[in-house]
Amino acid sequence: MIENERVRERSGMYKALTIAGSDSGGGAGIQADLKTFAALKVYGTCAITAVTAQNTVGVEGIFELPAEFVGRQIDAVLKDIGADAAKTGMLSSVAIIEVVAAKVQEYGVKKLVVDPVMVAKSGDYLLAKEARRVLKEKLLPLALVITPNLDEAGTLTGRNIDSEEGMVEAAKALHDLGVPYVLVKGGHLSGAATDILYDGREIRRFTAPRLDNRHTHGTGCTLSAAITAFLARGLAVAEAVAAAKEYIQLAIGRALGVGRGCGPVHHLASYYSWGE
Ligand SMILES: Nc1ncnc2c1ncn2[C@@H]1O[C@H](COP(=O)(O)OP(=O)(O)O)[C@@H](O)[C@H]1O
Ligand SMILES: Cc1ncc(COP(=O)(O)OP(=O)(O)O)c(N)n1
Repeated sequence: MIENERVRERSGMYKALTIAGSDSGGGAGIQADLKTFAALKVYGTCAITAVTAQNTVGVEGIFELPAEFVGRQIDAVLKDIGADAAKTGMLSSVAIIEVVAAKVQEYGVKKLVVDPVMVAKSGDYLLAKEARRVLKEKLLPLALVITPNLDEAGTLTGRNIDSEEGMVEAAKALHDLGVPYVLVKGGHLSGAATDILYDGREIRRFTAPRLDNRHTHGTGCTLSAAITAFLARGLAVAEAVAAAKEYIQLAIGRALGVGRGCGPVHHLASYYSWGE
């Protein structure tokens, strides 16, 4: 990655870039990613793709940035600061996906986590329907890890996934597209919260007790940001997923109860309890 070794020698910091949308409610998107990077002691930078007017109840509006300007943000960050790892979240449109894919290739970003965000928990669309095919064809093959939830894995594979066996089948089908590591998240199944990682050889299960908590807004963004941070710190993929799973469990367990709807998790739970 660009000048990475030289930059680390100078600053001693691990760095991660998020390319995602802004959530005015602070629970998902860029805000979740930067809080997560900071909590995990990684210097975070960002390229904003779209600004949402959003809270814990839903998405009230989306203002998409020009694709060319998304590219300029990525240029500004990577030619100066660099990134040990990067992630994508809400990409919004075909044009933005194309710019992001081009920049990932131009700068040789190797540790790329793609969270194929399509629809918010509230049901609002965060990716144009016509962009799904482009995401699959142009960005997924550049990823080291992808982190679809059940619906996203279903859309990308044309299946209806409602069981762990279905998650395994989807993970294998997505690996066949050329993705080295596929993590299918099981947050929307009943029972334990089990995510499945497939690397082309073995299936690994990451399981945690399901927390009875409606405040799970931004869990997907937060998990993928934590994986990115641990990759930036040099962990191997399976270790990064295991560490990220512990992090999200704590963050959900200490969720803040902010707002009238589905509130954010506590990204800084390991540092302080709410109200202190
Ligand atoms: N109620 C819960 N208790 C414990 N873990 C959960 C819960 N809901 C989601 N998770 C975990 O949070 C992460 C995000 O999963 P998921 O909710 O499926 O993603 P998304 O937010 O993209 O829909 C996964 O590790 C999942 O297992
Ligand atoms: C700006 C923005 N990006 C992504 C999401 C979706 O986040 P996710 O972690 O999947 O959480 P939920 O929407 O499912 O709570 C978002 N809402 N906003």
